[in-house]
Amino acid sequence: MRPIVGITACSEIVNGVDSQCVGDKYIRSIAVAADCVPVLVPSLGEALDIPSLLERLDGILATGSDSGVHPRHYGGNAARQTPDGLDPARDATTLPLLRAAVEKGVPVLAICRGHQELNVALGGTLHQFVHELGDKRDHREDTALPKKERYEPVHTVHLAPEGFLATLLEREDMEVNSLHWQGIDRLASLLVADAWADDGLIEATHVADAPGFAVSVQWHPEWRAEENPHSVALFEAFAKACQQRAAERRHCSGSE
Ligand SMILES: N[C@@H](CCC(=O)NCCCC(=O)O)C(=O)O
Repeated sequence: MRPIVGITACSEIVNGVDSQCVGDKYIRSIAVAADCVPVLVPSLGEALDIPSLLERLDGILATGSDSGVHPRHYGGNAARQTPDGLDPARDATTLPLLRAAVEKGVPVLAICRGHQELNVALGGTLHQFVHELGDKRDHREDTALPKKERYEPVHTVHLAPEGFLATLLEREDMEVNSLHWQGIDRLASLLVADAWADDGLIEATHVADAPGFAVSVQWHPEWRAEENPHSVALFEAFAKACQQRAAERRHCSGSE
């Protein structure tokens, strides 16, 4: 029995209709690279029964998005964030969802916006416009390139020696893609940094002493995941944690 993984959706208007949207690459990374069953977690905010949902899921994938976490969740400047760059319904869903998943030991893999959400959900803050800081590189996608070329690697990240990623990947650094305006400023106290860009921006974290797998990356391992050995290793580690939870759930329910 394959584990069931919830994938966070964005609330968007599609052809004039309120919709829940998930990028295909996230869905396929769970179905193919992780060999799990993907299901959508809608951005319903308080209308979503998170405890009931987590009882039935073996993992959570917190996806990237063109929208950003609303600055009010981390003391940022709400006046500067354009409304089309926000998704309050997603914030109202993923922030409590990630807190509950970490607390219950439900495996979490958080990507890009998800990386930022995990930090904010656990009490950290974000830089809203990393490229304006002066001491950081521009981490935004190159809009002069065709969309598919924007997911190619563009900079190096250095892995924390003997950290989760360095141990998993058996290397000290790696090349990653970069498609983000925001970035981690103050790291949540429960998180440990696992990777940094050359400019010092935190590019990966994990929850220290978490009861389960709880990992975030600022880059996009879901992009053509099965073609990248680092991405395969990350999704396989996530899948192993989901398989363990699935076995525990079956045992607790008496179905094995
Ligand atoms: N909007 C935030 C998060 C960036 C992000 O998730 N980018 C990926 C969007 C498209 C995709 O899902 O591949 C920021 O700009 O920091």
